[in-house]
This record gives sequence, C-alpha cells and structure tokens, in this order.
Amino acid sequence: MPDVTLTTLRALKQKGEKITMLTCYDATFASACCEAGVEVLLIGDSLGMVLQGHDSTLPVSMADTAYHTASVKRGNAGALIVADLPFMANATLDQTLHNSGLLMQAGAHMIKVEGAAWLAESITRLAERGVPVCAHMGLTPQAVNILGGYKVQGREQAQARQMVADAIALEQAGAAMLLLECVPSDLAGEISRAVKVPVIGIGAGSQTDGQVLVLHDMLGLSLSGRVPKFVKNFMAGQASIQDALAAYVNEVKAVTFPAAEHGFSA
Ligand SMILES: Nc1nc(=O)c2c([nH]1)NC[C@@H]1CN(c3ccc(C(=O)N[C@@H](CCC(=O)O)C(=O)O)cc3)CN21
Ligand SMILES: CC(C)C(=O)C(=O)O
Ligand SMILES: [Mg+2]
Repeated sequence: MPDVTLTTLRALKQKGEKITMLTCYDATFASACCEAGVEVLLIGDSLGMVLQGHDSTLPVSMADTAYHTASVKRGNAGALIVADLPFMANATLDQTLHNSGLLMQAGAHMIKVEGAAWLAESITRLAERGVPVCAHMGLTPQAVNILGGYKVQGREQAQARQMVADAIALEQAGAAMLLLECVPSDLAGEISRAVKVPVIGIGAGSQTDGQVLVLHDMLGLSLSGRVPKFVKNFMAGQASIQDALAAYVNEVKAVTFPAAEHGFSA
C-alpha cells in the first residue's frame, strides 16, 4: 500500500470513497491490516479494556500508549497511524503539547483527542507545531463518569445542533479529521456533509466518510460476551483473520457495512 497521508484521506472523501480504519496495538496486526488495505490504524485507549482488562479506558497511561504506538509503527506498511491521547494527558495546554510530541515521536502521524468545541485552542496550537489532530466527538468514553454510561449522544435537538456547530468550529480551529461515536445516523451524515475534513464513524451509521471498529470486536472476540450493536463479527464465514480483515475493507468500501441495524436513530 502506498503511504496513506492526510491528502489521501481528503481525496477519498472528495471522491466519495469510504475510508477504512481499525484499532491496532501491535506489529503483527499492523502488518496484517496493511496487507488487507486498512488505511488508518488507531492505537485506541480501548487497549485498556481489550488488552488490559479494565472496565473503562481511564487507567491507560502515556507509557502504555507510546509502547503500543511504537509497536504498531514497526509492523506498519503504509497506513496512517493515529494515537489516542490518554485520559488527563491533555489536562493543560503544556501537557497536551508535550504528550502529543511524545506520541508523534513514538510513530504516530496524528493525535486523537476526545471533546467538543472547547478543544479548539489546543487543536490550533498542535497544528501550528506540525501535529494533525482528530477530534473525537459524540460518545467520548473518557467522560463515561460524566455521561453516566456508554450511551448514544445527540438524540435531543439542542444537543444535535450543538454537535454540528462544534464540528464546524473544530474544523475552523484546524482539526484534520473528526470521529463520531454513537450518534444518530442522520446527524452523523449531516456533520459529514457540513465539513471538508474526513469524518470517521463508529456506531454513527453509513453516511460518514469512513468507519472504525475495535479490532477484537470485529474478529468476534469479547471479554464480557456483550458487544455494542454497531459491532459486526467479520470472522463469521471466513477461514482466517487475514480474510476477515479483507472482508471488513470490502464491506466498508461497498457500503454494505454498517447496515441499518448497526446504527442508531434519533
Ligand atoms: N471492545 C471495545 N469496543 C468498543 O467499541 C469500545 C471499547 N471497547 N472501549 C471504549 C469504548 C466504549 N464503547 C462502547 C461500549 C458500549 C456501548 C453500548 O453498549 N452501547 C449501547 C447503546 C446504548 C444506548 O442506546 O444509548 C448499544 O446498544 O450498543 C457503546 C460504546 C466503544 N468503545
Ligand atoms: C473506538 C475508537 C474510536 C477509540 O477511540 C478507541 O478504540 O479507543
Ligand atoms: Mg479511544
């Protein structure tokens, strides 16, 4: 796969071709994902849940994230690498700049931060220094203790209008990409059409510019036996992990995944 850059992703959006993204935490899976044509690899703080067995993403440290980012970088063959800034690693602007720098030096090409319009200042400061930022909106799992659980966001009209306005504000602040988690499908489509930067969705329906899933979820593995409704098991009917990864890429590109049953209504 030729190196995927921000330019590649913007061109895919303009062409109307869907962007494929998966979480990835190690070199071997990074290599397998690249082989399958996955364009973006995310070192998600979901690693705290799927690798470490915690019940939230909050315990994940900068050291954990840097370690997995460096591992993914060694197996990568052309994908754009995005790393999640862990819980409280962006408590101040100084810490945001310092910690983002460490993840870029570990091998990330882009940093992802959870929030809304209040992220604007740090996104601008990072972009000035050469760090592209993905703003993760909607269900932001680091705020699970404020949100009262992993619940769909933006179902109320006022909250939906605010999310559209925040997305536009963050694009103007210099965000390179947006990610929407667990928002009604039509709202996610509206936001995707309102900005020029690529919008990736998880539990956000099929109208976004791309899709992401947690690797373990799409391979049919779970700790609890309980999986969110937006997850599809791509191992079903496949002979190998490599085939399952390829099936994911095919279904996202063909817009057969996500189907209506994987999304939420308003
Ligand atoms: N393995 C794994 N997969 C994920 O997608 C994921 C993580 N871990 N850890 C971090 C967050 C937590 N996520 C979650 C977890 C549960 C639901 C969930 O159960 N959602 C309900 C919707 C509830 C509602 O209707 O408001 C569902 O039915 O899917 C959603 C996102 C997504 N992220
Ligand atoms: C679910 C994705 C978007 C994520 O942030 C993660 O894996 O941590
Ligand atoms: Mg995350």
